[in-house]
Amino acid sequence: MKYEKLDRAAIDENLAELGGWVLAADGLSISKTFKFRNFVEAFGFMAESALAAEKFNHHPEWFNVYSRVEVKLTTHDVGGLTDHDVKLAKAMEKAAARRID
Ligand SMILES: C[C@H](O)[C@H](O)[C@H]1CNC2=NC(N)=NC(=O)C2=N1
Repeated sequence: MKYEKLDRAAIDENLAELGGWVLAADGLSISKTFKFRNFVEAFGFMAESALAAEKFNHHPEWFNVYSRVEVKLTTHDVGGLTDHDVKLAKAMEKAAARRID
């Protein structure tokens, strides 16, 4: 699998399209906190995201308590952001159709 680092313009473009994702101060990762109605919906989101992640061979760093899931995406292999992060972020947006915020 080939990873190509996104430049700053490409990152900004993708963030604008995605909505709600924040670029880290070091520019190496993007994050978003998803909120759901309850744990079952949060876990449903995680289950669907996990399947997408496995399919893309690209895995999130995430933290869950009850109805909240904090997600951080980066491509460790290149030390920065790539199309893979954007692809997984898009899949997560689809999986999060039931979020509250
Ligand atoms: C060898 C393996 O394909 C790599 O380590 C993959 C696996 N999943 C990954 N997931 C994420 N988020 N970033 C990576 O750089 C990454 N690399």
